[in-house]
Amino acid sequence: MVEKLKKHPSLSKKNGPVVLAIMDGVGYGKYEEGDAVKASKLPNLDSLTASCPHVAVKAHGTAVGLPSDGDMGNSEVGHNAIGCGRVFSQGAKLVSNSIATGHLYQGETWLKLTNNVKEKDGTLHFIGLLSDGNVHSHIDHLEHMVRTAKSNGVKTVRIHALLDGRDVGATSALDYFEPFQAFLAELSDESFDAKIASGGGRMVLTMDRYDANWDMVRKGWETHVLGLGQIFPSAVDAIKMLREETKAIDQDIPGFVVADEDGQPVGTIEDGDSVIFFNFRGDRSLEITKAFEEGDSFDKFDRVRVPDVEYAGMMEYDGDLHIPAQYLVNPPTITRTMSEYLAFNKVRQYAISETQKYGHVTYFFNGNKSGYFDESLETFVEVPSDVIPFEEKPEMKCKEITDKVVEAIESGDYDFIRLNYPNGDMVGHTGVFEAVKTSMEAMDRQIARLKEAVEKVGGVLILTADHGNADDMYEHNKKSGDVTLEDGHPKAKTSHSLNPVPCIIFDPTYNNEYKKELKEGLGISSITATCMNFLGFEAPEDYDSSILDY
Ligand SMILES: O=C(O)[C@@H](CO)OP(=O)(O)O
Ligand SMILES: [Mn+2]
Ligand SMILES: [Mn+2]
Repeated sequence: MVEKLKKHPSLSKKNGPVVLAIMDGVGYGKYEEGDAVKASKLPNLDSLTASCPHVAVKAHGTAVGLPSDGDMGNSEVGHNAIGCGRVFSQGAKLVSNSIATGHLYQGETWLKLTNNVKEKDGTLHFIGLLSDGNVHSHIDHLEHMVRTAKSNGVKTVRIHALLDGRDVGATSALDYFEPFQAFLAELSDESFDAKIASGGGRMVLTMDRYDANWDMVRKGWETHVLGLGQIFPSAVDAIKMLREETKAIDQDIPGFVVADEDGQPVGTIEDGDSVIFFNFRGDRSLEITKAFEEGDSFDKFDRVRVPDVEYAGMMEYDGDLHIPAQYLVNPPTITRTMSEYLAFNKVRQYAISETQKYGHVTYFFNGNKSGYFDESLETFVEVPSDVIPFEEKPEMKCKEITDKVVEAIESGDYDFIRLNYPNGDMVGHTGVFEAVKTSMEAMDRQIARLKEAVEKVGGVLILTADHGNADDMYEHNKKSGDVTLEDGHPKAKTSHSLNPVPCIIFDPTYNNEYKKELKEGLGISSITATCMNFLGFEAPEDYDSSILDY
């Protein structure tokens, strides 16, 4: 339960709204080479930085609830932290703990799913992202579950493995698939049979999010469940041949089905089977989960047949809608978020992004809950994203988002406006350096419009990010710091970075209410208290310190 917020002793609410702009994937680079933020012409961001209080804030590792400081940040943990003002142990850590303590295997869901296949002589399927990226999943979790399934008496296991290349090296799939395939072969014997049955790139099938492109989920269903698609003798063969054929990087490798000598798929999903979707992060798990769980009302694509299976997710993916019905590990209990406090205190809120990041400023921001706290006070706006490779239109929808934000600022209807610019991140993930520059420059032009609108009404603009990405576009040797070369060119890096991110405060009616020097050494969870202060409130006592020194 939330309570009434105390009035701030020295800051009072301004005439205009507090506008929080999250520049997704825009950090302060560590290396000059490959820093597409630095390489871009960003006159507006530069002039704000030169004239306004600003500080670097941490956005990775333990500062956002990840297991170690070697873990890069991501949108889920970043928006959770900014939305709730505190740091919780996140999915990656909770699943590892649950496996280490054995809780996962003692829970009702694991027992039900494994007993189901034992009783019905069915197959236990695992679907998910095969890497150690630790953003959506971790290969160690899968390996441990497969081993345990064997020791629990499960006879047949099939893996439907998606190639990552977005949270790990862009073309690193075989580093995971080869040893994993060997591990399954070694574990298999007269009483146990485990194989990879299907797969494909994570941006091609199964892992769509926010209803952006259900066709990806249809492809996933056809590949994993129905066993339809191009067939190969093994997943490793499929990856090698499809790479040759398409020249695609891992995340874009087409779907494939593994078949036996007779051309029969080795692992379609049938009545009496059990299915575990082993990703712990929810955004890209919700759609495929709905395809498995929903009855006849499902209308996103023709499933052809819906096997009667026991289905479970690694975690509960949506805490409002309670999806999935069965899951293996309890999610972090993120309560008393800023939105809940603000709604309770009658603060009018507006949240906007384009489809690809829409759930980031609503669902992730509100602790993985998709609903409103008080619909009469909250407005959520989604600008439809294009369904094309983002390097083809790197400006994405930053202009359209800004059009709406400017309208919202000028309307006087909102006290707190939050938005996400996807550019640095979505284009950053493509690895195309020049496109990232175009993308950053397009976003910079919109920042000028935000600034102007905020100035006109006497509001405050806080510019920050959830984690880095565009600031680190080349692979570097971890020890020497040298750029990694491939065919004589820098090897593109497609994943997030470990870098800190900016927090810039544009406060055109500043009147010495706080020191111009912002507090150093804090993380993005401190943005929350900062926003509350600008709204005239003291943050709740257990929220992380504000960046303002007053
Ligand atoms: O695209 C995604 O799913 C992740 C990377 O795995 O990026 P972000 O956390 O920025 O959403
Ligand atoms: Mn992000
Ligand atoms: Mn990203």
